[in-house]
Amino acid sequence: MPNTAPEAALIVKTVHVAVGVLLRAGRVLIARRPEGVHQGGLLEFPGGKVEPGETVQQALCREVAEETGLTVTPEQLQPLINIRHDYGDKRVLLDAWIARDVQGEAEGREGQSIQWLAPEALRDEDFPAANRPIIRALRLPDQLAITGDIRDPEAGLQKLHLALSGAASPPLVVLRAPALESPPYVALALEAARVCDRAGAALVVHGEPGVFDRVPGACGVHLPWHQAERYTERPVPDRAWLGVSCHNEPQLRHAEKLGADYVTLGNVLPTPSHPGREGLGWARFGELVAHAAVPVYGLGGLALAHRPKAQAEGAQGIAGISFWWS
Ligand SMILES: Nc1nc2c([nH]c(=O)n2[C@@H]2O[C@H](COP(=O)(O)OP(=O)(O)OP(=O)(O)O)[C@@H](O)[C@H]2O)c(=O)[nH]1
Repeated sequence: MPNTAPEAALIVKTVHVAVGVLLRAGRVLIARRPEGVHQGGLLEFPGGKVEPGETVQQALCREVAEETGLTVTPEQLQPLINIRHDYGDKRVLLDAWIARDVQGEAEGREGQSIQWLAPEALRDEDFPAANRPIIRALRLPDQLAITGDIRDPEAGLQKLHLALSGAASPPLVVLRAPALESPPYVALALEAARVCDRAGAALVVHGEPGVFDRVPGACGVHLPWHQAERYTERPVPDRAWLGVSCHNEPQLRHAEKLGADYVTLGNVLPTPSHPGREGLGWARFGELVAHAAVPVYGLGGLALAHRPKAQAEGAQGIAGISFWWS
């Protein structure tokens, strides 16, 4: 007997969509959705609905072959990000996976135009709205380097210079110096941005959002949770990376609401910097990441060797101090 209860009409099924971020020589494969379909005319990553009985990886390999003629195997795929999005007329779960070093020539087998584009060339407004975090995930590195707590700016700058010339030199650096008042912090950050730039790295300032405007060389701002919780909307312009420190599920939801471009989540494992705090553990970390519509860096108790594990749990990568700052 059909369910005629009024609430039945309100249950909208979410469409599970397998999405492929296919990379070759640093470029990503992008197609244009045909006119007349959902979100038609916009750009997209190859992919499509997961059919009954298929795993998401199988669905993705099938869709990629149908749409582009490329062969991608489930073993090549690594989870990138899951995004739940309500378009009003349709709810989707974009289950995005990344494949690096894809071989072969791609062709638009369904008549769609396709091209390999540099991640920096992707503009949010050319894609369906749900794709924003995928584009962020594609541009962000897999390591986020956080400086130790800098108290003496002169010594801190020297240490930064040294750390950046080390083997584990990371591309994105968060300048953490909570003990400094605002004017000395800004002076330090102006100089640190130059040091990073010379080393081919980019600097994210740490603290309250207003610091970003005072450090023209910075590419973003990272909000500690006690700052993030004071805001109800994105406190910095779109051109800035916005990062938020999160420790649990409600904080993740808040960071998403702010339009964070990435979050750190932890501590994942026990860490000497927070004695007595147990850590989320990999299983809980993975659950939280699976429901986060924002790239997540695992933080706390992690070494460089944990990066593959964090990524296998769907994280963007790892963040931390000890792996690059000694
Ligand atoms: N393939 C793909 N779909 C996306 C992206 N972003 C996004 O919001 N979607 C949405 O995900 C849904 C999946 O769409 P699809 O039409 O490609 O799936 P499909 O090939 O199985 O479709 P069909 O069998 O109905 O023709 C659409 O509602 C689409 O708007 C994206 O980057 N790639």
